[in-house]
Amino acid sequence: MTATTPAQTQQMDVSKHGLPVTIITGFLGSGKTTLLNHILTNQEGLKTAVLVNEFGEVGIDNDLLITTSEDDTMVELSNGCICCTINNDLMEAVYKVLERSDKIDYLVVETTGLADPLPVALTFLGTELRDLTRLDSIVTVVDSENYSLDLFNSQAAYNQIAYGDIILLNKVDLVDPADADLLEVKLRDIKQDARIIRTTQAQVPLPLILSVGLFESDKYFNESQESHGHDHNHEHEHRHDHHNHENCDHDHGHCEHEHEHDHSSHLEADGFTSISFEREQPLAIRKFQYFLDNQLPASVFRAKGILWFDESPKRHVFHLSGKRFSLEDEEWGDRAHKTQLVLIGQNLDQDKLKAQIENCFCMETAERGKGFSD
Ligand SMILES: Nc1nc2c(ncn2[C@@H]2O[C@H](COP(=O)(O)OP(=O)(O)OP(=O)(O)O)[C@@H](O)[C@H]2O)c(=O)[nH]1
Repeated sequence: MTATTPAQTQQMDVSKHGLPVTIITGFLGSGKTTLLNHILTNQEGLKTAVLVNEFGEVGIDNDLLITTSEDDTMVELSNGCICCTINNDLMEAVYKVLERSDKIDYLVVETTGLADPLPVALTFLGTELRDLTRLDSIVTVVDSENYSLDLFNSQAAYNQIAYGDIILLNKVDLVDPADADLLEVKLRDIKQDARIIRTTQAQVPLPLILSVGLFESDKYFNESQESHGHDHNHEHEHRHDHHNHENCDHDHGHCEHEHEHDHSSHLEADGFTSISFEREQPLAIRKFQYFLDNQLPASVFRAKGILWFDESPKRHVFHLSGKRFSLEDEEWGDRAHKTQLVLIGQNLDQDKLKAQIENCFCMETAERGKGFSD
């Protein structure tokens, strides 16, 4: 940047203090959006900007986030592939936040459940953002019921723990305290000095996780240089400043263009793919139920959706994490009726799953919205 614009003057004001940043990471369905909603509803006067990166083509988190006061919250979404694009997309999104005419007090970044937090942290540490922001901490949300590194077999899942300054052992309502104790021991094996806090619905007193100054950038940088070969060249290697997304194959949430860095820690190597649907068409409830009960393979680890059932007048928010699913209903209000669904899993038979879900859609009938009873 050569010339100084009014926006940059504003940006420099922020830079004096460095905008505090918390990164929320954690595996698929662990409770990151739940935590974000908790932060947004309890932030008490702080102007918090939120950046969300999603895996899958259909962005659903946007609809799942509570925005309490329009003026106080800024939510930016990006669903580029995380391994190569986050750096650039994220940087641009952070600059947008910094350039806002009204001052933002805090920035929270939610990574996708499949992201290795390292490149996200390095975006703040290894670029010019280093002078404009202050990485406060990395908060890792863990699903106590579903957590299993063996099951995930994912380097990203491991790194989420390894780089977590604070680990929220979430969903403790679903496990015995003794199992939570065992899990805590396993987590300490990976990250000895993490601050581990047990939560239900990510309800944690905010002073325990925000503005805690737990992030030690020197230690982090040294560790990352040694164990990942991501050294000072990282910024250079990951910059795709004029990256053209039209050339990307986002089918699997992943860019196909060439770049040099090591992919072994990223999602493609972990075999995760996603399937997304967005339709202005309803689902037939019984067909969808049949799909859930009889067809959905265990390899689908996570699903979420806003579902429109032909038989129901309500808008249904659907979540599946591991084997557990929930369906909550709410009013459509003035929102257009549509069905959005994302399934994420390892080594999915995409064609088969797509056909099975396809089969659940129906035409709107005269029975529309009459309820589920016969
Ligand atoms: N029983 C129980 N359910 C929870 C708890 N925290 C979150 N959930 C539910 O778990 C599901 C996933 O929560 P999210 O907050 O969307 O998880 P996430 O980490 O943002 O998910 P991704 O962005 O897809 O990775 C939702 O149905 C939540 O309501 C908890 O402490 N206990």
